[in-house]
Amino acid sequence: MSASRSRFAPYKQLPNLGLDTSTTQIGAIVAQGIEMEFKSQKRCFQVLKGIDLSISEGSIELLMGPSGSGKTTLLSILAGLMTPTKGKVYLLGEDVTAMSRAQLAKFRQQNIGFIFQNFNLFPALTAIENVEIALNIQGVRGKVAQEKSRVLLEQVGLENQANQKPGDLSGGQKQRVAIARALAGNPQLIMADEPTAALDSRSGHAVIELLRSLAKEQGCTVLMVTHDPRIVDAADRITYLEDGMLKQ
Ligand SMILES: Nc1ncnc2c1ncn2[C@@H]1O[C@H](COP(=O)(O)OP(=O)(O)OP(=O)(O)O)[C@@H](O)[C@H]1O
Repeated sequence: MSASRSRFAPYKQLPNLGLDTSTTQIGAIVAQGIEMEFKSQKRCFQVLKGIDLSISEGSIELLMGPSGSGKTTLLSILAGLMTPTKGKVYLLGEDVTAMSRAQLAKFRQQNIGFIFQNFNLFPALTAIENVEIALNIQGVRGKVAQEKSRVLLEQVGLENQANQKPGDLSGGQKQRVAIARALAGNPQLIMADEPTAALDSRSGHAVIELLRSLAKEQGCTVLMVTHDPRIVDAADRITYLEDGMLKQ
């Protein structure tokens, strides 16, 4: 873990975790008693059935399990994109389940980088413009945004592809642009949903190595939903979800 990036909020906001804060590293991502129900007209479907989880700062954690076990739902809750029916989520020491929508949006923007299976790039924009737009949303504009985008593309090994559009890039390169964009806000947390699913073995490994170096060199905490057995070795820990519960 890189000490330089650590800027956890004071732990005073974590009153009931039952952990000894003097001796225990409290996670960058902590879930307490998470339950999630989806209601339709006729029935109520409980997708998550009491999840307790703590993920250490600077670690790379995989969330695996059968299709329909609730992985994406849990990731969405841990990323503050969805409110659980019950339970608490603490990110970087802050109770995000107690935040208003506006506070949550600001927190996500300042602290979380998202990466998706299908890259979610703007096809009409070049690689560098795709990164710049994320900086613009952060309030960084003009030459400063351009220069920062260039540095971010360099960081993911795409300095020579800056002016190419997504249609001219390979799957692995597109995912690297998406990672550069996710890094635009200098996030401490990276949440990824199946980031290697659309990639061949070589590109998949390269993307995972990149995420691993971000975790190890910059102290980012990376949480990744995946079915991909090829990336298991890169993880610090694998959490298995089955039928809405963690499998020990
Ligand atoms: N908004 C929703 N409304 C109703 N049911 C939902 C909703 N979102 C997810 N579900 C249901 O919750 C269950 C878990 O879905 P989820 O996408 O979290 O599983 P998953 O483990 O990520 O699956 P996969 O590996 O196939 O992506 C599924 O049965 C799904 O149909």
